[in-house]
Formats: sequence, structure tokens, C-alpha cells
Amino acid sequence: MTGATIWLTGLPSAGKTTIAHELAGKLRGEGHRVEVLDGDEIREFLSAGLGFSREDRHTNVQRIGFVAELLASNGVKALVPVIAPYADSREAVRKRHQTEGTAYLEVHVATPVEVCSERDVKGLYAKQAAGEISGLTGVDDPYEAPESPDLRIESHTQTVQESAAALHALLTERGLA
Ligand SMILES: Nc1ncnc2c1ncn2[C@@H]1O[C@H](COP(=O)(O)OS(=O)(=O)O)[C@@H](OP(=O)(O)O)[C@H]1O
Ligand SMILES: Nc1ncnc2c1ncn2[C@@H]1O[C@H](COP(=O)(O)OP(=O)(O)O)[C@@H](O)[C@H]1O
Repeated sequence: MTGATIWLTGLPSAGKTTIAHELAGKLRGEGHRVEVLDGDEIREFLSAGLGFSREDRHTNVQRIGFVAELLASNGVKALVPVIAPYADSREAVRKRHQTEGTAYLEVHVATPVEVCSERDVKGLYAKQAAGEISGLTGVDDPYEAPESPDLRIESHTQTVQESAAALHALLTERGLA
């Protein structure tokens, strides 16, 4: 089976993790080998000790990109629901895949910040508004939206299943599913 990295970038609570797991289930059911490199889990182990400065986020994204490429080059669909707020960090990951000849898709989960802060799955937007945290992506920290992603998902106008189906259709179109 052909491996690939599918990076889902977007704001906190945009729907990255939910869509990744929905797609993972679908792909596994079809016989694909799949790993979801969840941001929170990675920060507990591979990126333990890193914070949310620009430098630390860049390091985090490069580490995840490295592991994703290793998996993808061994036939795994590596699904990566990680914010990756900086365009140059994402570009470095894309280039690494290109150099290695490994398929790489960038998916922008483009949920507006108003909807994300309403969802507020982890209560981060509320904490930022209460002054308990700062440096929240999309609020008081940068998010550089991809200019030409392979796919843009408007999760606020779709069900989770529709979003995952749109991504699955892209994989099929590219000969990856
Ligand atoms: N200040 C700040 N800004 C953004 N996100 C924050 C912050 N503090 C904690 N969190 C939580 O950590 C998750 C982000 O980790 P990532 O590894 O995906 O981010 S990054 O690419 O390194 O920027 C992210 O997970 P998701 O909500 O799944 O996106 C947040 O829940
Ligand atoms: N079309 C959709 N795609 C993804 N999530 C959606 C969608 N519609 C509603 N949601 C909800 O939005 C929330 C997104 O949370 P999560 O996936 O953890 O976001 P993120 O990983 O981007 O922080 C979930 O509660 C999910 O059920």
C-alpha cells in the first residue's frame, strides 16, 4: 500500500482530531495501515518539555514531520491533526517529503475562530478570555492560514462524516486510497 502524510492544520477546536479519527476508521476498514499522530500525545512524549513559543512550535512540527515521513515511507497513512501555525514550518515538512519522494497532503480545517471559540473543546478560549492563559493560536498568537492547501474543509458547514468523506475523496483522486 502507498503511504502518505496527511497534515490537518487549523485552529484549536477546528475539528482536526475529530476528522482525522473519522478518516482513520474509514481507511482501516478498507485495509490501510493508519497512524494518527495526535498533537497532545506527541507533546506528552516526543515533544515533552516544549511550550508554545514560535521556536518550540517549529521544533514540535519538524519532529512530527520527521516521524510522519518515516511512517509514510513505510506504507502507513500518517494522519497529523496538529495546528502547525507557521507557513515556513509546514513548508519545511512538505520539502522533506518531496526530497524523500513521499506523498504529502496539506488540509486546512478552516473553521472560523468564532465557531472554534464557541466549540471550545478544551476550554482554552474561555481561559484566554478570562486572562488565565495567553498566546492562544488565532486569538493572541499567529495562525498563518495555508494559501493553497490540497484541500480546505469548512467544518462549520458540514457534518464530521461529510468532512472525512471529502478528504477520502481527495485520497482516492490522488491514487492513495
Ligand atoms: N497557547 C496555545 N495555543 C494553541 N494550542 C494550545 C495552547 N495551549 C495549549 N494548547 C493545546 O495544545 C494543542 C496544540 O498543540 P500542537 O502540537 O497541535 O500545536 S503546534 O503545532 O505546536 O502549535 C492544542 O490542541 P488542539 O486543540 O487539538 O489543536 C491545544 O489544545
Ligand atoms: N464537520 C466537522 N468536522 C469536525 N468536527 C466537527 C464538525 N462539526 C462539528 N464538529 C465538532 O467540533 C469539535 C472539534 O474538536 P477537535 O476535533 O478536538 O478539534 P481540534 O483537534 O481541531 O482541536 C468536536 O466536538 C466535533 O464533534
